[in-house]
Amino acid sequence: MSQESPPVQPTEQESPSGAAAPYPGSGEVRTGFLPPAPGPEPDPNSAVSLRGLTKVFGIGTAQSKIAVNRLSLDVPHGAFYGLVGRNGAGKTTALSMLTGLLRPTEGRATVSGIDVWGDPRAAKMAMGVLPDGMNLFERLSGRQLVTYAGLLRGMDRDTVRERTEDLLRAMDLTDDGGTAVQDYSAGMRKKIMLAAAMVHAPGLLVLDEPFEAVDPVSAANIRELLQDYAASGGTVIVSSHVMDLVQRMCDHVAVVDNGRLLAAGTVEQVRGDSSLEETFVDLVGGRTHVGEGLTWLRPR
Ligand SMILES: Nc1ncnc2c1ncn2[C@@H]1O[C@H](COP(=O)(O)OP(=O)(O)OP(=O)(O)O)[C@@H](O)[C@H]1O
Repeated sequence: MSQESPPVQPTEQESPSGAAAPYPGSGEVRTGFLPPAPGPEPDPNSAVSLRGLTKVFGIGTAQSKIAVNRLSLDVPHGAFYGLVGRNGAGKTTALSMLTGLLRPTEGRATVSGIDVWGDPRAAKMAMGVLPDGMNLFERLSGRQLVTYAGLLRGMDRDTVRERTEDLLRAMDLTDDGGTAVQDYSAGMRKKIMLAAAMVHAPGLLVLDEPFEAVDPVSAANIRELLQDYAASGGTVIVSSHVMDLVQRMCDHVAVVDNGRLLAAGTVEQVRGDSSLEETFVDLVGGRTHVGEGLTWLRPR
């Protein structure tokens, strides 16, 4: 926990367990499935353990924003975990704190018992990360980029060469392996970053919107690859807006809104008898029948 950060003030949304939170103005209590409140310390037996993870942007300014608010969550080893939430819910911010890219205002994150901010080097060796909108080394070719990622992790050249070709094939990028990354399409960039995240065979993959802009054939290949990885004991965390995809692909899901955890558990626990999409809309609310208001948009 950082020394200089001020405590985050509880708001009227806060409930002691975080389980059922009255929403300001609605007078309504929304309940989602939440596991029993975890202990104060991160769980060393979980693949990922978050305790009170909080990020406040612009502390002390008029624009101060609590992007992630006391997020506590345990991700078991071998889980394929979906993190879902509306635009601006705090997914990228939470994942950035978990992966050592953004320092938390408060709280802790551990990966297989390693404190991400206490021992960032060891934690980063244990995971592969697909960040959202990260700059790439644009002048490297796709093949060079994956090779660089492997060498950076201290792998020997022969293994890196072999795995790079395997990954290029899996991502359907073999023919474009020699092309500079700056000339890749959005989907190709996503795939080459995914390959770079996987080359050192980490025990945990943290992937922010991995399927965004990826074509359906490549997406199916990547999905299969990730499912095999999870079946063999690897842990995957993916953020996504696509509920149908999360329902089909993931075995666990966490729903966040306004930086808070609304529900978490197995997909079956969270969705109950409804689809995940229905559960999600029910939990986060906010459906606006906006079409009714935009009368000027209707063609005559
Ligand atoms: N660097 C920043 N400075 C100030 N506010 C920020 C910053 N980064 C994010 N935010 C704010 O924090 C909140 C959470 O943003 P975040 O990017 O984590 O959401 P998200 O769930 O990943 O959204 P999306 O699904 O649209 O990618 C938003 O209100 C956003 O405007």
